[in-house]
Amino acid sequence: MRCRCPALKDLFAASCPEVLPPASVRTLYTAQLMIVTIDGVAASGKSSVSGGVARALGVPYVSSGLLYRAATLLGLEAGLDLHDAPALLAHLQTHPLRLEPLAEGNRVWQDGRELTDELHSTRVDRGVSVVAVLPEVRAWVDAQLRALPSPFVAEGRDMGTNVFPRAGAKFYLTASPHIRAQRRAQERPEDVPAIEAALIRRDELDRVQSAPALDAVVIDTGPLTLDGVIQTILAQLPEQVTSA
Ligand SMILES: Nc1ncnc2c1ncn2[C@@H]1O[C@H](COP(=O)(O)OP(=O)(O)OP(=O)(O)O)[C@@H](O)[C@H]1O
Ligand SMILES: Nc1ccn([C@H]2C[C@H](O)[C@@H](COP(=O)(O)O)O2)c(=O)n1
Repeated sequence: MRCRCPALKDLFAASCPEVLPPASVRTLYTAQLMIVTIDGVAASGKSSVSGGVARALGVPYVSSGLLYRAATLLGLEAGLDLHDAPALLAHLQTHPLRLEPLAEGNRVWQDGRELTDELHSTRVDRGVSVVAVLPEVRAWVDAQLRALPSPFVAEGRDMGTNVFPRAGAKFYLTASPHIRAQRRAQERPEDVPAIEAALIRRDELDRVQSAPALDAVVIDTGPLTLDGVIQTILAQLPEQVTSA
């Protein structure tokens, strides 16, 4: 197909000037342009910030980590070896999970049972990094995320790099392990040193899939309030996202 529309020509500058991609690929590209990705290290504020940005935009946010956590919980409950990808996948096929992406908080369901409140327990925290490195489980999560209708804000580790590489805006949140542990200690029974040690361990385990996209804006949330981070992101969103 010849490229006649200047706006589309700009949009596909990488694959134009002569030929536009087929319609189905074009639809996928434009759908991704209405997605904002917010990645970052553990407890850097991804879900709180994504929720705030999503509410300001009037769209849902999608917490990809919850799907890894739910897969882990089901594996633990079934007594499976968390390294055993075929067994985990088979279990997920027979016990399908549903992510409900709402601006006020994501929920995860397995049939009629809500799993959400059980997904941030210490045992799931300990097991999830094992499950999240399994390529088969990653492919399963990615397929669920890519099936969701945009616009939305997607948070996780590889939203901007792997799952939605053509997202309209990408951000990556960081903060020192100590600051993240102090924040987490407000909501967990463990003390700051124990949480900090666990966060450092998880940073290391998640390191490979948690690199920022080359075109992501990296924000050190250490000196910022939650609202400060949200406003920093909102101020940098391009028009195609804010008018979606
Ligand atoms: N800029 C900030 N200032 C103060 N507290 C914050 C800030 N950002 C996040 N928090 C608090 O830090 C804690 C962790 O935030 P949140 O759960 O959103 O992080 P996360 O990156 O989604 O975590 P996880 O990786 O475990 O899913 C929460 O208590 C949240 O309210
Ligand atoms: N896109 C993602 C999202 C999450 N993970 C991993 C990283 C953690 O080990 C785990 C839970 O994530 P959290 O709830 O802490 O954000 O899932 C990932 O690898 N890729």
